Amino acid sequence: MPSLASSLTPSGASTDPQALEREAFHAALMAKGDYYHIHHPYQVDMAEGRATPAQIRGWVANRFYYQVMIPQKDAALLANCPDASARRRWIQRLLDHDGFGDDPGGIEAWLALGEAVGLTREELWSQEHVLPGVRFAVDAYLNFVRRADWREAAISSLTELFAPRAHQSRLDTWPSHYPWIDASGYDYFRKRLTEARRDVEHGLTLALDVCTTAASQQRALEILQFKLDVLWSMLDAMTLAYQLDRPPYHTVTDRRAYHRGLS
Ligand SMILES: O=C(O)c1cc(C(=O)O)c2c(n1)C(=O)C(=O)c1cc(C(=O)O)[nH]c1-2
Repeated sequence: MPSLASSLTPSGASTDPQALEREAFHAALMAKGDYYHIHHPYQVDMAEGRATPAQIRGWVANRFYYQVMIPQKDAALLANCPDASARRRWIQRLLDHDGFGDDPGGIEAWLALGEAVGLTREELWSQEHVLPGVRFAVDAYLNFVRRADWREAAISSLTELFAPRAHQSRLDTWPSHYPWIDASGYDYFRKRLTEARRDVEHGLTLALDVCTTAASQQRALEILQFKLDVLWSMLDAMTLAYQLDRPPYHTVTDRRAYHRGLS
């Protein structure tokens, strides 16, 4: 499969009769929502009130690894992006997560969510709960973005097309299912509702503008599937550990023997 860069026409205008029209390509991207992690049984159980406190805590602690890697991923994209106007827009994502001025940022909001579900900040920062499968999936995302053409990297963020639904569902269902969670923890999900919508507008326009050949459109759909696989695989690892009681090495030890990341 050729890379996106090699299948782009210089002007972005297509002369490829096999290419989908802009609306049809948009629809093909949206159809990938069928594979979004909101449909994973672990998320379904959380949304329908069947998750135990340990399962919620496991999810929050493991997702923290994704949260802290997102700004590094966006910094990698910026480092590979020669287009100043695109960088000006993209840099907002870093500020959203790391904070800027009076806004303490998304990582801080996720730490508050951690405390609201009964985890300590130290526990989250230590990454002691981060399962190897989650770490490998998130690292695969970061490593893809480090090496990819920046437009391909931007396309890999397009799972965010479907994220507002996930955040809204948590805001709608968690307070009644899990009254033990402190309501102050929900700010992250509220914050992302607007940020994600703004981000995907940019990412989606870019994808529709640059993918005007059949090859580049196919490549974009594969990149989006790769990212869906990242999210789904994270939940598979959590399912084994927290639902099926089979964390890594469970046959040989009760300890968390797995590595905490090699620096
Ligand atoms: O909770 C979720 O379901 C969810 C999913 C995703 C996603 O689809 O990758 C992101 C987020 N949340 C999120 O909060 C976030 O900041 C974010 C950034 C990105 C990205 O790929 O750049 N995805 C996501």
